[in-house]
Amino acid sequence: MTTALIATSALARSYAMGKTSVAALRGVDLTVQPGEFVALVGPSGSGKSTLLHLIGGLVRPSAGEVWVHGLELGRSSDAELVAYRRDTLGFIFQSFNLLPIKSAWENVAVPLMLAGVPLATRKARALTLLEQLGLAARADHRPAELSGGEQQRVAIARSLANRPRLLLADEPTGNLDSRTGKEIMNLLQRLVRDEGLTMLLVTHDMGVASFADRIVHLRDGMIERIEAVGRDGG
Ligand SMILES: Nc1ncnc2c1ncn2[C@@H]1O[C@H](COP(=O)(O)OP(=O)(O)OP(=O)(O)O)[C@@H](O)[C@H]1O
Repeated sequence: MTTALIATSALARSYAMGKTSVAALRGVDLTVQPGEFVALVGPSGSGKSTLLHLIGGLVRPSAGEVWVHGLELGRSSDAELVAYRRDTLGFIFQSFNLLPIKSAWENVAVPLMLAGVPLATRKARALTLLEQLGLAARADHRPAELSGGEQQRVAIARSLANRPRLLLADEPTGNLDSRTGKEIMNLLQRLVRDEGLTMLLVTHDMGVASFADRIVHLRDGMIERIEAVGRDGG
């Protein structure tokens, strides 16, 4: 048996709302193996983003445990969580979140800058990643000079800069037309397969979810069912 990369146990999270509290997640047991591509789907408010944020070390559990890469995030210090996010994770967002005044390669190099990598090394790594994603000719362009699909590819290159084990994606195709969204999903699927990455992706779109190996259906803060898609799916 391989060691799971992610293992949650009775994982719960509530939010205080005045005098009451909202249970966003109500006891989730989920295991993800290295190299898996897992999609989280479910109705609005079912807890998808909360689960992604718990696994991303951005939100702390109210109860239960969340283990990623040997670290129990609920018991980790703030400094350990900062190091965990920097060294283990890559984040991809719906709105790309690129810095508008920086060029494509500078955006890709941001995580390396935060990790203290020298300029020449981070520029070389950024250019290699942009080339892998078919954007070599766009390295000096600013985000506003790029199409939506190109901007998301720059954001994907940025998410890969620190050689993460786990990619966390929140509606990565939500701002793209369906054809460009499909191209981005093909790219992410290829990255997981070829680079041995693990990916957890939140979406409300079953077409997007079908690129995953497994689809976790959430409802009312709990797992309703888990669907195996298989490697030929999508
Ligand atoms: N910071 C917060 N403060 C208060 N309530 C919150 C907070 N974040 C989430 N919630 C509540 O927790 C529940 C789950 O929210 P979550 O964002 O995880 O759902 P989701 O499935 O990602 O929804 P969507 O598809 O609409 O993004 C919802 O009822 C939401 O209103």
